[in-house]
Amino acid sequence: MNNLMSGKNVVVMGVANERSLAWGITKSLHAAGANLIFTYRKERSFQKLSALLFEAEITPLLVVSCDVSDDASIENAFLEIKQKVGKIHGLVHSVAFAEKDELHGEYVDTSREGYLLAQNASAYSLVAVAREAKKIMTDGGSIVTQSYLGAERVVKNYNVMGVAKAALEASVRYLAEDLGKYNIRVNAVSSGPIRTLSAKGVSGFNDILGTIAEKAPLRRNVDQSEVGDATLFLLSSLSRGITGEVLHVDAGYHIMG
Ligand SMILES: CCCCCCc1ccc(Oc2ccc(Oc3cccc(O)n3)cc2)c(O)c1
Repeated sequence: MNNLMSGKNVVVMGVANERSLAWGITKSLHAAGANLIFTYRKERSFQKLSALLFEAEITPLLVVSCDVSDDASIENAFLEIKQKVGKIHGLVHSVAFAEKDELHGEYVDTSREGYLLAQNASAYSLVAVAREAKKIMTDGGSIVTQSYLGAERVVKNYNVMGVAKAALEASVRYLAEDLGKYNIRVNAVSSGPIRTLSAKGVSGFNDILGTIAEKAPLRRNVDQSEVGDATLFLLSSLSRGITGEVLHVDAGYHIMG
């Protein structure tokens, strides 16, 4: 598998620290021989990413700033990628945001501002990024985003992010339809709960890990490496017949009532 992604340029958005899903994905892609481009929003994330890459002896093709809530920022980032790398074959969208105070209590109390912010950062961002990525995916390619079961079913406290992820998963299907004619595939990985910096923003996160370990068919939780390998699969030619799909990497938990 160490040459599955040889010669492939892949953009990874959303490495915040060593616990990030995007960092697990990075390690899987690197092991498969991919050339990596990273985007980051916060300076802190850039510092963490730089340290992680040095420690893992991964030399990136490029590291660029990109705020996925800002169209100009996305356009500038992909212009720089086009100028310095040329074409890309894969894109990992692993970014989302909602106000912490909208991630507990009752969904009925969600503010209009909080709802739009979650949609903007977590769902529309894929549409804007896919539009720019398409322009430099001239050999075709694969786009993978990250979702969670709360998009499909009510998960207490996930609230406004659940509705944003529902929009994200529907966007995966509509983007798959639009981009298929350019041989660009669009899919999502829906992972079980994993302890990341973002997970700290969702009330009740700690309680749910225990439930998964008890009830999931595999009787355990999943980790970043399993999300990394499933995302690598969806980015690689091994999934060339798959698009518009949501692949659950959750120890089977989603099949349980
Ligand atoms: C009770 C639900 C437990 C399972 C939640 C699994 C999960 C964990 C993290 C997820 O990603 C985010 C990303 C941003 C986000 O918004 C945040 C995160 C930290 C602080 C803050 O102000 N907002 C919340 C969750 C996500 O979409 C899903």
